[in-house]
Amino acid sequence: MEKQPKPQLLLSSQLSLLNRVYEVTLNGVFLSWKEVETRQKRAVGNIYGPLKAAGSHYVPVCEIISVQETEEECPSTDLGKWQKVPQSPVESNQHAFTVSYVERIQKHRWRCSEVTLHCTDRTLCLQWVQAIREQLSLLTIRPKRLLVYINPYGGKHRGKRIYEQKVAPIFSRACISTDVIVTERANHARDHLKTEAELKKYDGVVCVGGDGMFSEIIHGLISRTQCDSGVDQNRSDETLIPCSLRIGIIPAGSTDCICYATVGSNDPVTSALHIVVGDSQPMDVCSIHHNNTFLRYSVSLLGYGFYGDVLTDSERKRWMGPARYDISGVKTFLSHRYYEGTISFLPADENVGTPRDKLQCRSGCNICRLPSLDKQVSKDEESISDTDTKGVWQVIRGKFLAINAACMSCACPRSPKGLSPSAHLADGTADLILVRKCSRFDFLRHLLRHTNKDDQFDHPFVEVYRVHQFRFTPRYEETDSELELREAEGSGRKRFFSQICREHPACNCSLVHSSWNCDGEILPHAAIQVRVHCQLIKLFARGIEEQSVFEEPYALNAI
Ligand SMILES: CCCCCCCCCCCCC/C=C/[C@@H](O)[C@H](COP(=O)(O)O)NC(=O)CCCCCCCCCCCCCCC
Ligand SMILES: Nc1ncnc2c1ncn2[C@@H]1O[C@H](COP(=O)(O)OP(=O)(O)O)[C@@H](O)[C@H]1O
Ligand SMILES: [Ca+2]
Repeated sequence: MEKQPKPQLLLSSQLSLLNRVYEVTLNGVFLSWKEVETRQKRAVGNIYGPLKAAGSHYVPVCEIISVQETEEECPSTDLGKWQKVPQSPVESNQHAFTVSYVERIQKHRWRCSEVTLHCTDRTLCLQWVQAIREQLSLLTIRPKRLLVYINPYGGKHRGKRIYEQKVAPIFSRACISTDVIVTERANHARDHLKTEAELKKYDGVVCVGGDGMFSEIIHGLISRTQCDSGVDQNRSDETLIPCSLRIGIIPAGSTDCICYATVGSNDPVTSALHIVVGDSQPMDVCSIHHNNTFLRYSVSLLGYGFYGDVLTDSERKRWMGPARYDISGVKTFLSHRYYEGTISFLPADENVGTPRDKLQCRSGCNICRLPSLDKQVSKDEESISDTDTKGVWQVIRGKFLAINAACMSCACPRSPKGLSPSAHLADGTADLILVRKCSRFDFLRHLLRHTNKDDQFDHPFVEVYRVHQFRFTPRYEETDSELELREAEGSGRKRFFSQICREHPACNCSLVHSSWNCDGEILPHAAIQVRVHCQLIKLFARGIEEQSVFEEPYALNAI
């Protein structure tokens, strides 16, 4: 193995911390401090936190949030209380600087930690502050100015409080300036982004809310980007232009699956810190069309049947907050409706992995980093030759309890591994999951597997495909030729029945249509065409970090 050159040493001094002397070093990669003592103690205690090796602490420069000269606390003479006083070079130990940095705690969560190092004189203290600030100024990927939208009614209505108490102090410590808009109605953020916002002023957009609020932000940003570039969103075969602004999500919604699946937790402080350090995670987006009309974009769940019905029912129970999904979930489960229709899809090449492999998308994922050759599908799908096995559309007809498309895992607190645990954030594909009509007991077994380690696809009534595009036509909208085909299969009487059911949706027979749940919004059409657009947007995230990053020190030989 080639030996990496050691990063250049920038500054090294003996400074004190909690009355002990430390050798403190700064190079272009790490800030480190190591106790200067003859008997070196092994670091004990919390295994998370700054990287520790035998009494040494290492903080990567890219995880330093800020550095500032510390105001020492001294007793005030007249009030007898402790007060903050400005630095004065009276006593050597009063010169100190504080470094705030990212500390990893359990379950992929990050915290803002601090270390205060005391110097013998002010010149040295300022030298340290300046040297660290210089290193931070080299991190040009960090945002300086953000546009923040808060949905005050998302989740448990705590968006505003979460932002003010947990997020704003972190942004101000990191010297990030913000323009904050508290939304006054649904689609306020979308419309503002689409037509009014002066996007050039910002390095990113932050949304405080749930998946529905995030959906508003991407609709605003993607539409604006296409409009500015003259791309017609109504054409399903258009190549869309990727958005340049990154999006941050501060979770304050009911499911928060986009945040959870890209960060590994739904914790506002963790998300704020990913924004501060300037992370960037590309993400696929599905476009949904009906004939030649653009309907919506989706990044998480696009679900017909079960999840569509859960959403439709839950909208009437919004006042319940996040619990509405569980109540509507049980109700929908008990109603056990199935829907008939035709799915056609364009499968992805297997070199992007399969939904049933165990290769999960993690930070720095190789599958997402190296785009596969078949990601850019032919514009004219009809021209795809039947002899080309990669480009052949497949058709499946049947009765389904659920048809789900997941552009990413859809991991969330309700289902920590998600609807499709091996789906990738940025590979240009979606996983299409078909749950055929089965007994209530079997469907329950399938649902339960979303909450444990068992494979939810390992059932004879579940099929899963990795796709670039798909189409769905509910049975009642099938063309005459499709119906004739079926009648020839021996179900002639049903055609008559389907027409009756259209007028009597309450009859609960299998021919009534469901709705699509598109990232928590109800779609007005059942017949849709879906296409995955590879890496159309970018998030302030890095994908879920491997557990080892949290539990073991980095390879310290790079230091
Ligand atoms: C028996 C327990 C079964 C638990 C099954 C849990 C599966 C959960 C998969 C969740 C995938 C979530 C995908 C994300 C969707 C979100 O974009 C979207 C919008 O989020 P927002 O409100 O934050 O804006 N959220 C949703 O559409 C919510 C979907 C939640 C579905 C919960 C279903 C609960 C089912 C319970 C069935 C219980 C049967 C019990 C029988 C005795
Ligand atoms: N000020 C507002 N008043 C009412 N609805 C809003 C407002 N701002 C956003 N919304 C809408 O609220 C819905 C739910 O928002 P979201 O933040 O996803 O919360 P939840 O996760 O609880 O569904 C979204 O459809 C969004 O468009
Ligand atoms: Ca994907």
